[in-house]
Amino acid sequence: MPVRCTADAPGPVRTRGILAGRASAGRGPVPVRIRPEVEPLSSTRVDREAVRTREIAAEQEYVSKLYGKLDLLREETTRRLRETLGQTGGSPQARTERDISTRMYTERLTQLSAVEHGLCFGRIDQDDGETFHIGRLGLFDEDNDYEPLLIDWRAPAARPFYLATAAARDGVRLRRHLRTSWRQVRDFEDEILDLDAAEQGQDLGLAGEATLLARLDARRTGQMQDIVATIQAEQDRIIRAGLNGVLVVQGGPGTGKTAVALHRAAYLLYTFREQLTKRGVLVVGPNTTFLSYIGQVLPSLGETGVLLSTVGGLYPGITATGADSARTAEIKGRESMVKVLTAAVRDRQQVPKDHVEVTFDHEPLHLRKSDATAARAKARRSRKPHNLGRRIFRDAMFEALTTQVADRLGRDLLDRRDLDEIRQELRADAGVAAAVDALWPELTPTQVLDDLLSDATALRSAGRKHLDDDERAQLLRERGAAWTPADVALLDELAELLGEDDTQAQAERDRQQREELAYAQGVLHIMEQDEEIADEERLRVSDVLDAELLAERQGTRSDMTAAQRAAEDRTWTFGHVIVDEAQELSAMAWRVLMRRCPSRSMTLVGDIAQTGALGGASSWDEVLHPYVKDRWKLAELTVNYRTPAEIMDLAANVLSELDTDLAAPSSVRSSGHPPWTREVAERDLGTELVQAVSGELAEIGEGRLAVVVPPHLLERAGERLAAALPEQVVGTEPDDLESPAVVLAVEQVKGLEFDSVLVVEPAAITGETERGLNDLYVALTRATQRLGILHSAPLPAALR
Ligand SMILES: Nc1ncnc2c1ncn2[C@@H]1O[C@H](COP(=O)(O)OP(=O)(O)OP(=O)(O)O)[C@@H](O)[C@H]1O
Repeated sequence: MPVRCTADAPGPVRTRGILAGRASAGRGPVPVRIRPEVEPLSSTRVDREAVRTREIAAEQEYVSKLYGKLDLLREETTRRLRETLGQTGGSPQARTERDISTRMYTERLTQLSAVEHGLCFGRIDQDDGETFHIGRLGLFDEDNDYEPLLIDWRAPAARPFYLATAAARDGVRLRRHLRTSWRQVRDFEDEILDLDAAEQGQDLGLAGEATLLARLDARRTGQMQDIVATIQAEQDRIIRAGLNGVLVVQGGPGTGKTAVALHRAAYLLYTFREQLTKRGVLVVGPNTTFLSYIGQVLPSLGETGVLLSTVGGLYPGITATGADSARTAEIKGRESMVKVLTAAVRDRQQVPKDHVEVTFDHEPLHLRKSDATAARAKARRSRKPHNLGRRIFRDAMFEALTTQVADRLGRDLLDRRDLDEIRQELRADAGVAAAVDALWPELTPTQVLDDLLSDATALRSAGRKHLDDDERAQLLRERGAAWTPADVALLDELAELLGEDDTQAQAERDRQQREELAYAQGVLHIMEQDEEIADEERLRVSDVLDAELLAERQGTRSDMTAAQRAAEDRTWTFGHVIVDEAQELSAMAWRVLMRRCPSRSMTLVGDIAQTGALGGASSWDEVLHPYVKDRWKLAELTVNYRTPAEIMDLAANVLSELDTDLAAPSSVRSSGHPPWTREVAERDLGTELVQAVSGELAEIGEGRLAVVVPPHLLERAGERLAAALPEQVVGTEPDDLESPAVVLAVEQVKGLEFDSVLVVEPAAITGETERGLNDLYVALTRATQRLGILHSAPLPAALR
């Protein structure tokens, strides 16, 4: 008879057998999980308690040893870093070595600090008697032939911890989950995969889902936590999928897409460190609220070299503080905007009606229509971006003007040197240069876009083929208005269309790079010679560092990671790009991301059923075909770890109204709290809302509540609640996620979760845009425990 060894199995939570059910669903068998049972107090039970206490003590001893090792490593690394920083002067070679060491020790210290909490969380016992502990990083026993003390969760040896099942044990006899608090082992639970052993009376088997359920049922804090200790098999397969190509992860609400995406970033950086450290990894989220919600996950896994950004944050120097209406954002996000922008740029390449007169050398000179037309055609034929084509236009114009001056002076009397001189003088003449430049000016993206969006005539001209009157009216705004996220994709496109005439800067960069490379090769050569003399066996510098990498590090002595450098460089291309809530991106946003990832090494996670943006995706194929045709892989997540069954049943009605073919993910647990609905008179909505919020806050204690309202009620509801319940710290800004209650519009709750969610006026949410039902589906699926619906207007059919 198996015993229950968990002290704190979750109370009201009931598993729905989903985990076990997956075996029959054909997704691979799962281990037999031995359920907790209530037993009469007997001598057997007392014995088992004693066994349990002994096991905890043994684990504590081991875990303490690991922390001891961690402390030693920290001390050692700190000492080395201090020594390195204390050194000054020396040869260029010594300085290079110092820079490399400083960077290495700093990164190592960050990693060692990040793993303090939950250092070791699991163990696997193999058939051959070997036992491995699994944790947040790898630790080895140097005094014992580098025997592993702790296996990094990302290492191949840790895989069975996540994947082994009773039917496919992979040599694993038992899997143990450790529950720790700081450095203390509080409890453990075992899954016996070797059923023969279990039947023979091995009595340390536990309810396998308890650790997972305890995690899922915990109160939310406003910050996403890592799931490293409880990654499920279907998630593990995605996390460890290969680096190359486009992988789409489709999954309903709460299936762990965000969690998987972030753990995949950590896994890829661990496994392909050299490749990805150079180019960096970009994680794209839908808005800054979401980014701050997930911001702690990667640092807690010891990874700091990832750039987290929205698409709107990818243009250095621009902060998108403005907001567009859903319809304006949709228009700005259309692929056809490329043509509008191209036309806007072409509109800036002008020819005079007849001619422009300037004075040169006290004589009138004509910039003629025919010359300008020929120069423009030549520049356009080159297909160079506007600012690079400008050189061709200018050359052609100055050539025509030189001829004009030469004709006036008498061409036959002039030789080549005279012509060169005239050309130089023309170029140096400010008046002439200004007149030529006015026809084909040097432009910046912000200038072109601001001019275009604030000028009805410019919009009419550029948009004549692609925008109707109403659409142009939607785009028109004040000159100098704040940039919006949708504008950023337009600016990025314009940067491509305009190009940057950086010929001189590039030549200087190339020269520096050549010098650095030559120098780095020299340094490596000297280091190698020293090492050969010192120790034949030791790992050589050149084994871990090639001249190119060394040169790159040389060039960035300021200790910047690839992510930091990437944030400052619009043209940076990443080693891997991960996009969360990928269904929301517009065609223009995809163009930005594809430019940042020419290798197409990408992970895109999202849910087509949750698409709220009018310009968002309705199928993955439609998004990806233009870039990779059908060369992309699809992985699906099917289990909902967030939303309890009671709430998901309700949300499923909305989903089936959206698309009868879409299946809601199966909830892994139920909470025992059926969702409630309350109809109130419109005039009482405010008072009832205050009451409902107080009631819910009392229910969830330390947890978090979100009040999700239609955009037009956002301000009013926020003010009302903040005034009525000041002591509850009702946040009204997305950045207030950590306050007990926060009032948000649907767009802002995308990707987030709360213990309790109160949806106000769902009919107004569904009526807001064409994607209103998708929005309602998102709002309903944010709760981990409780859901309430408050309304004065009749409920949408799906909720009745
Ligand atoms: N294996 C796991 N162990 C513990 N918690 C998990 C696991 N998988 C998912 N979760 C938890 O489930 C919740 C939902 O996960 P996540 O936010 O990643 O889902 P999602 O698919 O991105 O949802 P949505 O599409 O609704 O934004 C989170 O609290 C996450 O930590």
